[in-house]
Amino acid sequence: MRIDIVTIFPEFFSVLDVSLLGKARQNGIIDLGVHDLRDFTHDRHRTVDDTPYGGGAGMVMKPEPWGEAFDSILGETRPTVIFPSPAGEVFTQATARELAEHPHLVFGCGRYEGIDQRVVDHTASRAEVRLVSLGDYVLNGGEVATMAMIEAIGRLIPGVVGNPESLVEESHEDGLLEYPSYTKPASWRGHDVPPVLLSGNHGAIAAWRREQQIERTRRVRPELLSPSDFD
Ligand SMILES: Nc1cc(-c2ccc3cc[nH]c3c2)n[nH]1
Repeated sequence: MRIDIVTIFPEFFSVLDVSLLGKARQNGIIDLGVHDLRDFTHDRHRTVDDTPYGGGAGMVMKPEPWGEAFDSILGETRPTVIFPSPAGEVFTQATARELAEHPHLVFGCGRYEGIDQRVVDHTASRAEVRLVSLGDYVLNGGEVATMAMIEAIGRLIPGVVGNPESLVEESHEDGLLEYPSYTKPASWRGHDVPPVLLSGNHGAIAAWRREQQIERTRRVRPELLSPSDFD
């Protein structure tokens, strides 16, 4: 997979040089390009924003630098361009699974009050454009959302996570929250590991874990439950 990021804070993504995603890049599983939007300006101050038409507080990101940045990235392919936005579809594990199948993702990180709408409209003529929200809260820009999405998507790409089995029993992977986990010691400060987990009875352990998932989901995120969860 190829991932490109356009941002005015390229240094924000230096963390992608380390950890699992850093290794995936070294192994050639993920090819990453981080682009400074200011490199596509031509004035002395490398200006990327201006006052909003119609008035109002704050500044809006100018369309010209974005157009030139995408000119240099989009090329002949038709990638998926993702603009993090509070007005977008909510990013879920299903979104991550879907986007992990796309060969080329481009993230456009807005700042200020956002990006001139014409950038979204024009880009839609040469790419699949998705506005994606990380959740119902307001960030100062798209970088944090982009980092979260890249991590959620990247870990689903074959070869990135060492043991693919560890991807299966996680919160949201099967639509439910994950069961509680325990490791040694069997007793710690008066708290004992549930005996079923020490029983060696794999059928009983699987049943207990499923019940824990359902109980935890019912308590914390009841809207995630469906009738089939009780089959
Ligand atoms: N889920 C979510 C996304 C955002 C977001 C995304 C881009 C920009 C650009 C300026 N402010 C922004 C906020 N806030 N919350």
